[in-house]
Amino acid sequence: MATVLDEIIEGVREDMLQRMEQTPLDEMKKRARQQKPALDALAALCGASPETVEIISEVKRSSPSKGELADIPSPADLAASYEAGGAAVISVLTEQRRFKGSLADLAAVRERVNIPVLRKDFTVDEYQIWEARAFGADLVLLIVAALDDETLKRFLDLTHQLGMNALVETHTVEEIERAKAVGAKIVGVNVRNLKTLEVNNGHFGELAAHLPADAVTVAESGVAGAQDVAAYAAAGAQAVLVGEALVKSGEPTRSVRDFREAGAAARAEFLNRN
Ligand SMILES: O=C(O)c1ccccc1NCC(=O)[C@H](O)[C@H](O)COP(=O)(O)O
Repeated sequence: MATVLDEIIEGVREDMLQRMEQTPLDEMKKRARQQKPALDALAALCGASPETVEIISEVKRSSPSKGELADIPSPADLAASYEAGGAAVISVLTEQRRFKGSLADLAAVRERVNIPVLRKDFTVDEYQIWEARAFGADLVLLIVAALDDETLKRFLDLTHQLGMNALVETHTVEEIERAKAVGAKIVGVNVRNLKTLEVNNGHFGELAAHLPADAVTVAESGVAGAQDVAAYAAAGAQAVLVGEALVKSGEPTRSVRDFREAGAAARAEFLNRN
């Protein structure tokens, strides 16, 4: 039976084929090469000191699990308010059918902020990586569950060749091992199972010991408040990706600041213990 992830990917492929008709790969490559160099997302996520916990702050209008989340007339304004709160990276969902995102959102955010921007999408074709760069992304998402080993390695290499970084997303120990094998430098654990949509915040802590010591570790999803960021930091997360809680917060700048503070306090305790 097809999983939620399978269904999303089917739509992503259809939409991409339409865009490819309008802008063939060679033209997209040309546009990508005309962009300013990508910003260093790896450095941004490493933070100013080992004690910081960086917040990847997401522009997310809608989701398969929750439906409509927030009316976001200006993704650029929202991203600017995240940046003012100290966000390290802005994540922009560009998938249209389920998340109501777009490449126009990505370009608008890139124009406005001075920090790295993640194109958060379901990358299943090299074309999307060139496209991400052409629209100004500094970082792309590679979901291990959606890619075989050869493709994962090829996409990661292409991402690096284009001067970008990849957030390599895992959900199981086996996927973490696959991420390590291809040399991922930024490894996320999504506590949302993309096949069933079940969310279990404890999952990050269960998998943390398997994460590579030489990569930046990211806890993704499931944050409702600062206490969740603190719990991820206490389990070893160096960065936390937050969507829903930020788009629904009436005070996004303050929320990002609160999340960073809560994360830093817990990270200091984690570093003392380890
Ligand atoms: O958010 C969903 O319902 C979803 C469903 C299927 C595939 C991906 C999905 N979300 C993408 C993400 O990973 C999240 O947007 C991101 O980690 C932030 O999550 P949250 O803070 O829980 O909104």
